[in-house]
Amino acid sequence: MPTFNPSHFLSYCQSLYKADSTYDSKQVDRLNRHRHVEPDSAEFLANIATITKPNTVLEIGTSTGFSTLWLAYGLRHQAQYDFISLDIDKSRSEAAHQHLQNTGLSDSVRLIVQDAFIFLNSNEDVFDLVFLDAERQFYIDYIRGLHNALDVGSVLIVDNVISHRDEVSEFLAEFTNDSRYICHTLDVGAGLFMAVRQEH
Ligand SMILES: C[S@@+](CC[C@H](N)C(=O)[O-])C[C@H]1O[C@@H](n2cnc3c(N)ncnc32)[C@H](O)[C@@H]1O
Repeated sequence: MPTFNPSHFLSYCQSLYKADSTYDSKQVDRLNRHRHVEPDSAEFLANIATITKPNTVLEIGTSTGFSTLWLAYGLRHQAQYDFISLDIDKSRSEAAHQHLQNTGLSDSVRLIVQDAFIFLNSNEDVFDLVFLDAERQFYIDYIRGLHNALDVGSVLIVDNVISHRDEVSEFLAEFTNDSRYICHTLDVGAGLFMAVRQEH
């Protein structure tokens, strides 16, 4: 397995994004696309991970691992952490594993193939950083599980909140109208929502 090398990582991610964007452009069915976060958002996630030094990280929606790679990149100087990335699709999770291996980051992440709803409803852990990037129509079902997975200082980031504002407005209101959180929408990539838990 290759060891991590920053310049190899950066060129690998560039090539992966390009190849998967070309693949996506040929898919008629949206669900067959890999739908990576925008490169700007990926870098932002890495920066948040580096700044906040989370001990526990949950990503919902691995796809083939573009955002996973960048979260792992942002975490790489930390001695200890637990990073779980979930996807319902086994073949995508396997592709993500390959990309993590190719960049020397496969030990940084636990890839789990599971429905996010099932995971969240049986989860008893608190995560310092949660990144949500799956099927927006189901986000509303995740609310209880997400509140339980967050505590004071935890950060929730959600992608596509400007590009698909109408699809996530009801879900986001559950956080913006909850006085335990301070929330912002950031004009980064397709729009990132950030909720920081301030009260138990
Ligand atoms: C937009 S893509 C994620 C892109 C990824 N974050 C990236 O930047 O590379 C959404 C992913 O969510 C996964 N997904 C959809 N519904 C899910 C569910 N109920 N539980 C877990 N994963 C799910 C899909 O299989 C898909 O790979």
